[in-house]
Amino acid sequence: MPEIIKTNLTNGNGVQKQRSTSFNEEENKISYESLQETSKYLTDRVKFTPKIGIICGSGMGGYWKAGSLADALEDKIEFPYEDIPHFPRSTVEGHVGKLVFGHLSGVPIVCMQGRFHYYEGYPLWKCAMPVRVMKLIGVDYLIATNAAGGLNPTYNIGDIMLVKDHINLMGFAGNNPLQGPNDDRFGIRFPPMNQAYDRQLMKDALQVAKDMGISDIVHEGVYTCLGGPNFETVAELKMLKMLGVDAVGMSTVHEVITARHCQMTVFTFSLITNCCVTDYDTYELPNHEEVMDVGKMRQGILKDFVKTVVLNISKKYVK
Ligand SMILES: O=P(O)(O)O[C@@H]1C[C@H](O)[C@@H](CO)O1
Ligand SMILES: Nc1nc2[nH]cnc2c(=O)[nH]1
Repeated sequence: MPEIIKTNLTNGNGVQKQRSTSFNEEENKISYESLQETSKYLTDRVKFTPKIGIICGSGMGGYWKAGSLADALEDKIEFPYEDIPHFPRSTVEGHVGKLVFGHLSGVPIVCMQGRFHYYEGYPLWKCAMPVRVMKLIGVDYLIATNAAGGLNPTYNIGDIMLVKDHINLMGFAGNNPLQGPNDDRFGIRFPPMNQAYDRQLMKDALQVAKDMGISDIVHEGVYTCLGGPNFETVAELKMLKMLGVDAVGMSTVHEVITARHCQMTVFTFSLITNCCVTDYDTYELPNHEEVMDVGKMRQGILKDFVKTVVLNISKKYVK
């Protein structure tokens, strides 16, 4: 039996939260059958089947407030993560910790208000396990959003970067959510990743941006995820820039890998919440408060953008 330890955690505001972690998380990997239990718990309580799942990035999960995306959700059914069997807990400020089912512009969706990060102490497979739960519920299209630092010098704070590709740096170091025995019921042992981000959904989203008159703030770029929780050094950022990275964050890549493993179609965007500092004479310090403030500032645009992308997917692709 793995040893269970109690960990005291802070949520970024100095608030203590307590979480139980298994000493050997890998041995404790959640089985297909356990995830079926999770999915059954949810489908027993929700009378519609969402085909589209959304993951809200830092500061973007404030979708529950007036004028927000969650505000636009109808027939909402909310599940705090602590009530869902086998689900991890959110410990980060700006990640509410609820799975919300509802209708967006009449389209049934499920939305994660709060995701799980490696730096919270969860292994990558656990950070990404809600994606598999979504798949078992019936979700075929994943919209993953995140907050990220802009490395591309043409990006400004508040811009939106449609993710056209990623560099799995943690994977380079041998850390991958698909590590361990493969369960063929989810997907194949060696999934390809060259079509990770659906080209057609990106083209459609660019058209949505054009129709909204926001093309000037929307880009296509390459995202990478680092383990965090610290932001990057100048030397690290210079290296990432040389590698061709346009925006850097602490999430999403493992979710996308897990989603593609189980044949979900993926659309992802980053909200650029800060411009990465790549010289030693700039004294600005990136911080989580700014990340959340920019999420709040862009809440209205993101709501309209996501609503239209969802409607488009539903009309054009969902069977
Ligand atoms: O959950 P995301 O990737 O949107 O959150 C980013 C990365 C860190 O969790 C946090 C840093 O402010 O924002
Ligand atoms: N790693 C990383 N994650 C972020 N999330 C928001 N901004 C940043 C950033 O500058 N670096």
